[in-house]
Amino acid sequence: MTAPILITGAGQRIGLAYAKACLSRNQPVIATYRSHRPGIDQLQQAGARCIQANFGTNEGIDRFIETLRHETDQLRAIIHNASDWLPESPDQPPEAVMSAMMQIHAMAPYRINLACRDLLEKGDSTTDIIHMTDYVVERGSAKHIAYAASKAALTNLTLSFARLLAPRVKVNSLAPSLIIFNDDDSAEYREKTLKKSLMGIEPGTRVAVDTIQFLLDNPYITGRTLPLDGGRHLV
Ligand SMILES: NC(=O)C1=CN([C@@H]2O[C@H](COP(=O)(O)OP(=O)(O)OC[C@H]3O[C@@H](n4cnc5c(N)ncnc54)[C@H](OP(=O)(O)O)[C@@H]3O)[C@@H](O)[C@H]2O)C=CC1
Ligand SMILES: Nc1nc2c(c(=O)[nH]1)N=C([C@H](O)[C@@H](O)CO)CN2
Repeated sequence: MTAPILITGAGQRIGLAYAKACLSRNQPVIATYRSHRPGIDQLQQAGARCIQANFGTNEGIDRFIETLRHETDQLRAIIHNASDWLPESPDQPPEAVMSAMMQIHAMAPYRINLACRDLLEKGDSTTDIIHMTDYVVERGSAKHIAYAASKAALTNLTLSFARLLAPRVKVNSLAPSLIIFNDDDSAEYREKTLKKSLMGIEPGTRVAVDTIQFLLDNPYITGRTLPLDGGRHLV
């Protein structure tokens, strides 16, 4: 029996795309979702086990861990994909934005990795943790300061967990820039954003799906961040 891959925030977009790719090749999936979106119905119909979880509080994280451990005693991989892209805003006190960003991007992966280490170490084969970070870790962001700092924290967790869990578990980050726009992104924002990379395209979720799978299939990469940014660093 193949151990399942845990994908957090799999109700839409990149997480949903990777979950569907796994299921299409009979790789079992445990998907978490905060809001019940149509993608969750699609995953359930395709055989995924879906767990509703809000990682916004430590109680929510711990409730999820308890549920997960009743669902499985082994994991092939954990893909920490769940994320909120919160900008600084006059409507939110800065401390609330920083707290929310650190909670979802650092505290949740930290607590889940520590609590699920034995599930990853159960089998005979090497297993994986993937942290979805962001290109902005390299450059910062004037409009998403707390978001960028929290993704930098997640990037450092990659280094520490790679040290802690080797050689049984590989731990890597994937640092995208634009992968897929949001439906409410304006034409002006889209045009401006496309100019920020050398490739100048919105690649879509496939590039993230393929890169995640590349990391899982590679036995010799750990403690690394793979950029997925269309050459944005050279613009
Ligand atoms: N899309 C892109 O172009 C880029 C993406 N990335 C990173 O790649 C990853 C995937 O991106 P994308 O698919 O756009 O992600 P989304 O913005 O679609 O977020 C994925 C899911 O995370 C869930 N989530 C948010 N907060 C919480 C929480 N507190 N508890 C549980 N779940 C939560 C959301 O649930 P709900 O449906 O309820 O909102 C959402 O469905 C993210 O880590 C992102 O930061 C990095 C750079 C570019
Ligand atoms: N959780 C999310 N994080 C990010 C998103 C997103 O939609 N959800 N989008 C981006 C942008 O595409 C950015 O990379 C380019 O403007 C960044 N992070």
